[in-house]
Amino acid sequence: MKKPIQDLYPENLAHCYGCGKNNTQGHQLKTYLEGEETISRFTPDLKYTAIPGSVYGGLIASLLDCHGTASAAAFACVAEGISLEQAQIPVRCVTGNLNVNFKAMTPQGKELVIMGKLKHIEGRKITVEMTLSADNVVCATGEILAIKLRE
Ligand SMILES: CCCCCCCCCCCC(=O)SCCNC(=O)CCNC(=O)[C@H](O)C(C)(C)COP(=O)(O)OP(=O)(O)OC[C@H]1O[C@@H](n2cnc3c(N)ncnc32)[C@H](O)[C@@H]1OP(=O)(O)O
Repeated sequence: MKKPIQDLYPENLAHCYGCGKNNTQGHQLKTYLEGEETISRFTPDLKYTAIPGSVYGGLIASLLDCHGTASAAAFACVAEGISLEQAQIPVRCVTGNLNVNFKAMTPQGKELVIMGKLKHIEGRKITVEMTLSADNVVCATGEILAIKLRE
Protein backbone atom coordinates (compact mmCIF):
# COMPACT_ATOMS: atom_id res chain seq x y z
CA MET A 1 0.00 0.00 0.00
CA LYS A 2 1.19 3.53 -0.80
CA LYS A 3 2.75 5.31 2.20
CA PRO A 4 2.01 8.93 3.11
CA ILE A 5 4.84 11.37 2.39
CA GLN A 6 5.26 12.13 6.09
CA ASP A 7 6.01 8.47 6.84
CA LEU A 8 8.98 8.68 4.45
CA TYR A 9 10.73 11.49 6.37
CA PRO A 10 13.93 10.61 8.22
CA GLU A 11 13.14 9.60 11.82
CA ASN A 12 14.96 12.62 13.31
CA LEU A 13 12.85 15.02 11.18
CA ALA A 14 9.47 13.42 11.95
CA HIS A 15 8.41 15.28 15.11
CA CYS A 16 6.49 18.19 13.59
CA TYR A 17 3.34 19.07 15.58
CA GLY A 18 1.26 19.18 12.42
CA CYS A 19 2.48 16.11 10.61
CA GLY A 20 5.25 14.23 12.41
CA LYS A 21 4.54 10.56 12.84
CA ASN A 22 6.76 10.65 15.94
CA ASN A 23 4.69 13.37 17.64
CA THR A 24 1.98 11.47 19.50
CA GLN A 25 0.26 14.70 20.59
CA GLY A 26 0.25 16.30 17.13
CA HIS A 27 -2.19 16.22 14.22
CA GLN A 28 -0.24 13.55 12.30
CA LEU A 29 -1.49 14.87 8.96
CA LYS A 30 -0.98 12.36 6.14
CA THR A 31 -0.43 13.47 2.56
CA TYR A 32 -0.44 11.33 -0.58
CA LEU A 33 0.75 11.98 -4.11
CA GLU A 34 -2.03 11.07 -6.55
CA GLY A 35 -1.05 11.67 -10.14
CA GLU A 36 0.16 15.25 -10.41
CA GLU A 37 -1.61 16.42 -7.25
CA THR A 38 -1.33 15.83 -3.53
CA ILE A 39 -4.18 15.12 -1.12
CA SER A 40 -4.64 15.08 2.66
CA ARG A 41 -7.82 14.45 4.60
CA PHE A 42 -8.46 15.67 8.15
CA THR A 43 -11.52 15.92 10.40
CA PRO A 44 -10.92 18.54 13.11
CA ASP A 45 -11.84 17.90 16.71
CA LEU A 46 -14.49 20.26 18.14
CA LYS A 47 -11.87 21.98 20.29
CA TYR A 48 -10.64 23.71 17.10
CA THR A 49 -13.65 26.00 17.05
CA ALA A 50 -13.68 29.64 15.94
CA ILE A 51 -17.28 30.84 15.78
CA PRO A 52 -19.43 27.91 16.99
CA GLY A 53 -19.90 25.56 14.03
CA SER A 54 -16.79 26.73 12.21
CA VAL A 55 -13.14 25.70 12.31
CA TYR A 56 -10.41 27.91 13.83
CA GLY A 57 -8.31 29.60 11.16
CA GLY A 58 -5.04 28.76 12.87
CA LEU A 59 -5.74 25.08 12.41
CA ILE A 60 -6.54 25.66 8.75
CA ALA A 61 -3.20 27.44 8.32
CA SER A 62 -1.47 24.57 10.11
CA LEU A 63 -3.05 22.00 7.79
CA LEU A 64 -2.03 24.00 4.72
CA ASP A 65 1.47 24.41 6.16
CA CYS A 66 2.07 20.69 6.61
CA HIS A 67 0.25 19.71 3.45
CA GLY A 68 2.45 22.22 1.64
CA THR A 69 5.80 21.01 2.97
CA ALA A 70 4.88 17.38 2.26
CA SER A 71 3.70 18.26 -1.24
CA ALA A 72 6.93 20.18 -1.85
CA ALA A 73 8.98 17.17 -0.76
CA ALA A 74 6.97 14.88 -3.06
CA PHE A 75 7.22 17.22 -6.06
CA ALA A 76 10.96 17.67 -5.46
CA CYS A 77 11.41 13.89 -5.41
CA VAL A 78 9.49 13.49 -8.66
CA ALA A 79 11.53 16.25 -10.29
CA GLU A 80 14.78 14.64 -9.16
CA GLY A 81 13.75 11.10 -10.10
CA ILE A 82 13.68 9.93 -6.47
CA SER A 83 11.21 7.10 -5.88
CA LEU A 84 8.51 7.49 -3.23
CA GLU A 85 8.26 3.70 -3.13
CA GLN A 86 10.96 3.28 -0.52
CA ALA A 87 11.34 3.36 3.27
CA GLN A 88 12.74 6.88 3.45
CA ILE A 89 13.30 9.88 1.20
CA PRO A 90 16.36 12.15 1.48
CA VAL A 91 14.25 15.31 1.03
CA ARG A 92 12.73 17.48 3.78
CA CYS A 93 11.28 20.93 3.30
CA VAL A 94 10.50 23.75 5.73
CA THR A 95 8.19 26.70 5.29
CA GLY A 96 9.73 29.97 4.11
CA ASN A 97 6.46 31.70 3.37
CA LEU A 98 2.81 30.71 3.69
CA ASN A 99 -0.11 32.74 2.35
CA VAL A 100 -3.67 31.78 3.33
CA ASN A 101 -6.93 33.18 1.95
CA PHE A 102 -10.00 32.37 4.00
CA LYS A 103 -12.84 32.22 1.47
CA ALA A 104 -15.72 30.85 3.53
CA MET A 105 -16.40 29.57 7.03
CA THR A 106 -15.05 26.04 7.33
CA PRO A 107 -17.78 23.87 8.85
CA GLN A 108 -17.15 21.70 11.89
CA GLY A 109 -17.92 17.99 11.80
CA LYS A 110 -16.87 17.53 8.18
CA GLU A 111 -13.88 15.84 6.62
CA LEU A 112 -11.63 18.53 5.16
CA VAL A 113 -9.87 17.74 1.90
CA ILE A 114 -6.61 19.55 1.14
CA MET A 115 -5.23 19.43 -2.39
CA GLY A 116 -1.88 20.66 -3.69
CA LYS A 117 -0.43 21.42 -7.12
CA LEU A 118 3.13 22.29 -8.01
CA LYS A 119 3.49 25.87 -9.23
CA HIS A 120 7.23 25.92 -9.75
CA ILE A 121 10.63 24.73 -8.55
CA GLU A 122 13.62 27.04 -8.57
CA GLY A 123 16.72 25.52 -7.00
CA ARG A 124 15.77 24.62 -3.41
CA LYS A 125 12.61 26.78 -3.53
CA ILE A 126 9.38 24.93 -4.24
CA THR A 127 6.06 26.76 -4.60
CA VAL A 128 2.83 24.84 -4.14
CA GLU A 129 -0.77 26.06 -4.60
CA MET A 130 -3.39 24.55 -2.31
CA THR A 131 -7.10 24.39 -1.63
CA LEU A 132 -8.94 23.26 1.49
CA SER A 133 -12.52 22.10 0.94
CA ALA A 134 -15.48 20.74 2.88
CA ASP A 135 -18.31 19.04 0.99
CA ASN A 136 -16.65 20.13 -2.27
CA VAL A 137 -16.81 23.81 -1.28
CA VAL A 138 -13.44 25.58 -1.22
CA CYS A 139 -13.18 27.25 2.19
CA ALA A 140 -9.55 28.36 1.97
CA THR A 141 -6.77 28.60 -0.56
CA GLY A 142 -3.08 28.83 0.15
CA GLU A 143 0.32 29.16 -1.42
CA ILE A 144 3.51 27.99 0.22
CA LEU A 145 7.13 28.67 -0.56
CA ALA A 146 8.89 25.65 0.85
CA ILE A 147 12.67 25.46 1.09
CA LYS A 148 14.42 22.15 0.71
CA LEU A 149 16.82 21.66 3.60
CA ARG A 150 20.47 21.30 2.75
CA GLU A 151 21.60 17.67 2.86
C1 LIG B 1 16.95 20.69 11.22
C2 LIG B 1 15.61 21.17 10.77
C3 LIG B 1 14.49 20.21 11.10
C4 LIG B 1 13.28 20.43 10.28
C5 LIG B 1 12.10 19.61 10.70
C6 LIG B 1 10.96 19.79 9.73
C7 LIG B 1 9.74 20.40 10.31
C8 LIG B 1 8.83 20.88 9.19
C9 LIG B 1 7.54 21.31 9.72
C10 LIG B 1 6.50 21.70 8.72
C11 LIG B 1 6.51 23.10 8.30
C12 LIG B 1 6.91 24.10 9.31
O1 LIG B 1 6.17 24.52 10.16
S1 LIG B 1 8.49 24.64 9.19
C13 LIG B 1 8.72 25.78 10.55
C14 LIG B 1 8.65 27.21 10.08
N1 LIG B 1 9.78 27.52 9.24
C15 LIG B 1 11.01 27.72 9.74
O2 LIG B 1 11.27 27.69 10.95
C16 LIG B 1 12.12 28.03 8.75
C17 LIG B 1 13.06 29.11 9.28
N2 LIG B 1 14.05 29.42 8.25
C18 LIG B 1 15.17 28.69 8.10
O3 LIG B 1 15.48 27.78 8.87
C19 LIG B 1 16.08 29.04 6.96
O4 LIG B 1 15.83 30.37 6.54
C20 LIG B 1 15.85 28.07 5.74
C21 LIG B 1 16.23 26.64 6.12
C22 LIG B 1 14.41 28.11 5.22
C23 LIG B 1 16.76 28.55 4.58
O5 LIG B 1 18.10 28.66 5.03
P1 LIG B 1 19.31 28.10 4.16
O6 LIG B 1 19.20 26.64 3.99
O7 LIG B 1 20.56 28.66 4.76
O8 LIG B 1 19.08 28.69 2.73
P2 LIG B 1 19.19 30.18 2.17
O9 LIG B 1 20.40 30.21 1.31
O10 LIG B 1 19.02 31.22 3.21
O11 LIG B 1 17.87 30.22 1.25
C24 LIG B 1 17.73 29.40 0.12
C25 LIG B 1 16.86 30.15 -0.86
O12 LIG B 1 15.57 30.31 -0.26
C26 LIG B 1 15.24 31.70 -0.12
N3 LIG B 1 14.55 31.87 1.16
C27 LIG B 1 14.93 31.44 2.36
N4 LIG B 1 14.02 31.75 3.29
C28 LIG B 1 13.05 32.44 2.66
C29 LIG B 1 11.84 33.05 3.10
N5 LIG B 1 11.46 33.04 4.37
N6 LIG B 1 11.08 33.66 2.16
C30 LIG B 1 11.46 33.70 0.87
N7 LIG B 1 12.60 33.13 0.41
C31 LIG B 1 13.39 32.51 1.29
C32 LIG B 1 16.59 32.41 -0.15
O13 LIG B 1 16.46 33.74 -0.61
C33 LIG B 1 17.36 31.56 -1.14
O14 LIG B 1 16.95 31.89 -2.45
P3 LIG B 1 17.98 31.93 -3.68
O15 LIG B 1 19.05 32.87 -3.29
O16 LIG B 1 18.48 30.51 -3.81
O17 LIG B 1 17.15 32.36 -4.85
